[in-house]
Amino acid sequence: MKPLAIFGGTFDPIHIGHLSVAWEAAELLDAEVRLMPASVPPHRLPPTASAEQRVAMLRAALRGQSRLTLDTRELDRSGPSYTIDTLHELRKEFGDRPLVLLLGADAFAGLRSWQRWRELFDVTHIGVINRPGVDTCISVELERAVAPRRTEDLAVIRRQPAGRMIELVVTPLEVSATRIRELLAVGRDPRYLLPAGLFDDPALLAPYRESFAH
Ligand SMILES: Nc1ncnc2c1ncn2[C@@H]1O[C@H](COP(=O)(O)OP(=O)(O)OP(=O)(O)O)[C@@H](O)[C@H]1O
Ligand SMILES: O=C(O)c1ccc[n+]([C@@H]2O[C@H](COP(=O)([O-])O)[C@@H](O)[C@H]2O)c1
Repeated sequence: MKPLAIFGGTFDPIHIGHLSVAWEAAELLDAEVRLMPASVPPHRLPPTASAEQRVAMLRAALRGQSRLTLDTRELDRSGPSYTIDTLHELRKEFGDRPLVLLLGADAFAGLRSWQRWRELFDVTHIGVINRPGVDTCISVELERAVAPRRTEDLAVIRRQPAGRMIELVVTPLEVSATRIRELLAVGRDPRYLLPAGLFDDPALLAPYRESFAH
């Protein structure tokens, strides 16, 4: 069955790294990929842009194609956006359809600090995407926990609803939202690190430029 892949993030702001890896993951898995902005991302400082501003940027970025879609369900919940709660909700909605949680290798490396992380495999597969320029070392404990779940076979992901881990090898792009925020904050214009749609309306990038203006 065609999997549904979920790519959660803060998206503060969405950048070409997110879009490119999500697109390649969609092709590799032959899946619909939903970008899912966290309302209150766990384990990090509050984002610079509000949830509404981040969603407006996502909408502008995704315009003109249909393979990558937007899912705003985490914005309807209060409190931290724990992924396990979201996945349980999706599992109820999608029955036995394979679900794949897409994580950059840096996010995967931190998995053991997530809320009820072991339970994730009850409801989803995990697709780990390579990412250059960040710490992607995984602990012995995490490797031990995921080793029996590893597969390189995409057919296994399509056959089972959940429970496996697959590494998805995509074109490496050393782009981060942190770097983009830094550039915008000092008045630079990182035009080709951001999707073109973000430049259509000057209000979209205003939250990051404000520190420059004051
Ligand atoms: N260039 C990239 N290549 C692969 N994965 C990425 C890339 N950028 C972000 N990701 C992944 O996208 C997901 C959401 O990331 P997030 O929105 O925090 O972006 P970020 O660029 O890491 O932001 P920040 O610099 O603010 O931490 C995470 O799983 C992260 O690992
Ligand atoms: O559920 C958790 O405990 C948890 C802890 C850290 C991160 N996450 C999710 O991981 C995704 C990427 O997070 P981030 O901080 O790299 O943007 C995003 O969807 C977060 O909600 C989830």
